[in-house]
Amino acid sequence: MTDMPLVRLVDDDPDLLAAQVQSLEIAGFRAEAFTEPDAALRDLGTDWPGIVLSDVRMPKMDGFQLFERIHAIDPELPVILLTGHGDVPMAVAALRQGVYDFLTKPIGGGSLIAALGRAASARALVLENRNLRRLQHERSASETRLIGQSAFMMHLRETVERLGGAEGDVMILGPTGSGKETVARAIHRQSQRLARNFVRVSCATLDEARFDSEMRGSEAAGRGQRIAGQLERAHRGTLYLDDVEALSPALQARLLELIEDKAFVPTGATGPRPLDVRIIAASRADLGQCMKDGSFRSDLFYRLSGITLTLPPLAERREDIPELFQHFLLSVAARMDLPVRPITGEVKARLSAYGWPGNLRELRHFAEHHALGLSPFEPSASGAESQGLTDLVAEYEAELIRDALRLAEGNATAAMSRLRLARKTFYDKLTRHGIKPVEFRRTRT
Ligand SMILES: Nc1ncnc2c1ncn2[C@@H]1O[C@H](COP(=O)(O)OP(=O)(O)OP(=O)(O)O)[C@@H](O)[C@H]1O
Repeated sequence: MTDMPLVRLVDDDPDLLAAQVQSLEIAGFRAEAFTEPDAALRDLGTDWPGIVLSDVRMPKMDGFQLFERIHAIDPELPVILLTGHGDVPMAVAALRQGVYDFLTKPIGGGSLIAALGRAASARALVLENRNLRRLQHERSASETRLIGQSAFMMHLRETVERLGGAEGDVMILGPTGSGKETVARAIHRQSQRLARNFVRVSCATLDEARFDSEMRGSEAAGRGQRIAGQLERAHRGTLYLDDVEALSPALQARLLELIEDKAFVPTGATGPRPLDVRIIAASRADLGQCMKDGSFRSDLFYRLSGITLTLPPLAERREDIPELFQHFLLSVAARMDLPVRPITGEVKARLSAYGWPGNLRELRHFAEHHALGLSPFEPSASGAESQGLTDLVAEYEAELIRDALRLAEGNATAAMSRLRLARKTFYDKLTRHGIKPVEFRRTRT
């Protein structure tokens, strides 16, 4: 691999080509020369890392035709055209069609190099973004895979598929760590909305004073710009309301009002527009009981629960435990580049005997411990390996803190109460691991 930018040169004049190759190589480019435009198209593709510099006037295929062929392969591959005649209308038309730049001969070396440098940076950025999008897509696809062969999981997968094809709000009930968010993401991914945002709002961290601006958006002071609210971000996508049971009575009333009124939001220049948001709400509490004791409004419950899914505790579908454990083990080994440890008899016994009150999240943490060699059932977690143990523990601790901050969307108080840590201990650990809560502020989708 080299970091030198790649330029493919196309010109029917071999002498000129040879001179250009030489001057580009001196300027730090890798240059490939072609006298035949057809040959220059060979192996161009959406992941080709270079840019093309072509003469306009050539006998078999002119520079515009070559550009059109390249544009059909990858519209974001920069093509710069060179012509001997200063033809302004032609240049303008070419730029409108998507030619990256248009230079007139004779061109000074400095301006040519500058134009090629800009095009090469643009190409590198496009490829980097595509790569990031692909990685993100792969990651979210593996994170939303629903593992398990129990009768419950088979039925759940079918239901999720059906709900993906339908519209309508969904309520997911289940104990902590039972997979509510994973199921909500799976429904989103199976639906027509998958290309749009999945916006997660943690109701436990909603602040009464900021509820309206957070949900509906606000004007940025003095600049005439709007900051989009969560509802707008979820437009044509899915709004996931986590921990709805944690809403105060006042916020329950405000949320109901907001949902009833979600038909319109202001959008600056274009005026009000209809909002199209699918809501999936989740609760760890028994909302039936909460309605009875008056802590949850029944009108809000019925508004949110067009369809209700109830996820059982892991202990009620134990047959899924071995497969889930293996899935978590392989994922953490791949993510942290660790060898996959064998599953010992002790570990198997633990898997089948323990009650898993923290459900899938606790099982995942146990698998992560095991992958790092920290499981109490791991005979070799001492002695020769003890040198690396401190680092491994620190790494694992940092991972748990990041996890808690992600769930609390950067709210440090909520994260520390999730981890049951005192404020000072929590902040000491943040400093030690270089973790900044602000980086977890809004869940990426
Ligand atoms: N069916 C499944 N297959 C594979 N992994 C799963 C499945 N369900 C949940 N998980 C994993 O288990 C962990 C906990 O799941 P999730 O966060 O969806 O639970 P939750 O019910 O929303 O938790 P909480 O109530 O604490 O918000 C996550 O790491 C998730 O990726």
